[in-house]
Amino acid sequence: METEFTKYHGLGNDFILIDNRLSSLPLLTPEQAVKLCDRHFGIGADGVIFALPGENGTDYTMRIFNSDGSEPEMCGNGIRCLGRFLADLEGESRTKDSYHIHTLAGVITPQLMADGQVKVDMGLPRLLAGEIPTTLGTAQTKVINQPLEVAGKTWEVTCVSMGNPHCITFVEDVAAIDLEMIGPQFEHHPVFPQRTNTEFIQVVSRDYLKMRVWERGAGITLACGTGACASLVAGVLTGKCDRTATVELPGGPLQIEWSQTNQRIYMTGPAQRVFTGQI
Ligand SMILES: N[C@@H](CCC[C@H](N)C(=O)O)C(=O)O
Repeated sequence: METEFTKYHGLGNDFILIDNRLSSLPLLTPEQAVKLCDRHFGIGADGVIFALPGENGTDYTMRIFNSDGSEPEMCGNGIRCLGRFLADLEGESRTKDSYHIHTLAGVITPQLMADGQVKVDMGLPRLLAGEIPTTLGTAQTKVINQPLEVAGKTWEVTCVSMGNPHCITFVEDVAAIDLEMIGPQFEHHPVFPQRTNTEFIQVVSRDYLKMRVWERGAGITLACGTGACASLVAGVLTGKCDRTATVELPGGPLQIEWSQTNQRIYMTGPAQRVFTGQI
C-alpha cells in the first residue's frame, strides 16, 4: 500500500503528517510510526500526526504517535503544523481561518494568522496532582516547588498538565544541564505513572524564558509547544514571570499568554511545510 505524507516542523519539532480524513482509524500502526521516525533508516521525525474526521461536532480529529510509538494526548507544535496541513489540503475550497480539533486533551483551536503564524487556543492548564498525573502530593493538591530526588540531586519541581504531563524545573543556566543523562530519569521516575515531559527553564526576565526539553517518548527535541505553555504557567505559579512571555527554545521563540480573563492558554508560533513524499 502506498501512503502520501507531508513533512512539517514547528521550530524544528518535526512531524510526518498523514491525510487520514477518509477513515477514523490511523492509516499507520505505532510500530510503523517508530520506523518512519527513525532519522537514519526512515524519514526522520519526532512524531507522526494523523488528520482524521472530526468527532463530537469538531472539524477534525488529531491523533499523534511519538517517535517511540506511544500516543500522547496533545502536541502544541504538532497542532500548529496540523492547522497549516489542513489549510494546504483544503486549498482553494478553504472557508475557515481556524479549526476546532478533537484531541485526547479536549477541543483545541489553531487559528491561521495573516502573517503566516498559527495562534492556538490551548485550553485550560490542569494543576492538580491527580490530573497530571503524579504522586508528588495528594490527588487534589497542586505540585508547586516540590522537592524531587533525581540522579542523586534534589530538584524543585512544578507540575502542570496541558492534557499531557509536564515537570518543570527552574535553573540558573539551561546550557549547563546534561539533558541526555538526566532527561530519561525524570521521564521514568516512579512519581509519574504515565511518564512525563521535562522542561528546564532559565528566567532571563519576567517576560523572557529560555527552555530546554526532554520529551516523553521522543527525547531531546528542538521545541515543545505544550512544554512552553506549561512552563509559563509554572513561572506564574512560582512568581517568576508575567502571564505573557516569550519562551525561547533551541529551535526558536514561541509567544505564550495565560489569559487573566478566561484562564485559557494561547500559543503563537510558526508551522512550516518541508516536503512531501510517498511511503
Ligand atoms: N512536542 C510536543 C509534545 C509531543 C507529545 C509529548 N512527547 C508527550 O508524550 O506528551 C509539543 O509541541 O507539545
